Amino acid sequence: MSPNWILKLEKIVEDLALRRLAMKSLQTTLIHKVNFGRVISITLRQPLKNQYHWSTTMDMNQPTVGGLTVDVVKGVVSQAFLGKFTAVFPKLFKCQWKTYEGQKKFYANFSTDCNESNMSGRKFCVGGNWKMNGDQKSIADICKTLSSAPLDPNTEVVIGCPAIYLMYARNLLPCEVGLAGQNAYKVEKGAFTGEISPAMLKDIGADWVILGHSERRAIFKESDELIAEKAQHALDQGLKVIACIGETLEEREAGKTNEVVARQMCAYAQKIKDWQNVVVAYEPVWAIGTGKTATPDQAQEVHAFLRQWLSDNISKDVSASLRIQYGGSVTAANAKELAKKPDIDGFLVGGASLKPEFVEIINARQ
Ligand SMILES: O=C[C@H](O)COP(=O)(O)O
Repeated sequence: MSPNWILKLEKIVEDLALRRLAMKSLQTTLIHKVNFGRVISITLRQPLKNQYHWSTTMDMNQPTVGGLTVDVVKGVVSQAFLGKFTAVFPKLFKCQWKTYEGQKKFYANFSTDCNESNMSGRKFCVGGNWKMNGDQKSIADICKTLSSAPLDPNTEVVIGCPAIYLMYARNLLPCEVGLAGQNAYKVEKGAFTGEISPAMLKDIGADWVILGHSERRAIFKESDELIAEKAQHALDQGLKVIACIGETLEEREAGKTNEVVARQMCAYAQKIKDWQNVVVAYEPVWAIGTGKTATPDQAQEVHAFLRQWLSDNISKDVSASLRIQYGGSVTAANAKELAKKPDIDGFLVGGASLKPEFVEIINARQ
């Protein structure tokens, strides 16, 4: 039998589900059971307007929710319906489940430090780049998986969706998951048939854009300079940028890996004035879609080089705070080992982001 307070919360969630029928702008309630506890996630969403989300892991043995009583939760939920929802529950706490052998007991430690698992202070960031894949049905399936799975609150998740499905995906993804365009041009509007602009991405609810992907460089012949111009314009327009770099197999075999990534970084650095909203994705081209992942040591070596390059050429602060993702055949099977490396701050995932295993990749630091 569930404790009384859980029943109360279930009632709130049930109410939300009922009201949702009447108030179509508010979406989504869900409850999941996880291994040893219970994650309750309540999402109140007004698509494309203000989005509010609250979720936490709850200790079955405690009458509070991460230090917040059921009444507080209730209060916030009811305020939301009055249109007075001003409090966004911050991800202030993190729950660590520990098992003590023989006692069969689990303890929840709540912390105000979101990045406890990452001594660098850089929040782990996992991007799913769907590339030119998906249709309404398969996108709905992936979004359902992401909505119903317990995602590590200490990991920032961004989905790079084909442009035509961006709005569709925005309305189906959990609102704490960011949304990225896979490309955007370097000006706001004009006679550029077939292009989309950062302003358009922002307008439909995307907050990120992936730029400089090796497929855009190789197939669409985008130069370092054009990519950097696009990056600065996207930043000027208020988007966050995943700035891709990486060497080809030929370049690696010629011992030119560092030279190539430094050249690509230099081009970005000539345009980008503020790196705060930039994540760099190091993606060795030979590892993309090939099943040949860089070993954790190979990846770490380049990430450490990039960190040093940032320190020497931008600033120590940017070097310490900028997140560098690894991309190239990341799967649930190799993500945990890669994630242990000190300069790997996340992943940019292609193929595996279309599969349920993406959840395990997101949770690789757990
Ligand atoms: O943007 C993602 C990368 O191109 C990696 O793709 P992949 O995981 O299919 O190798």
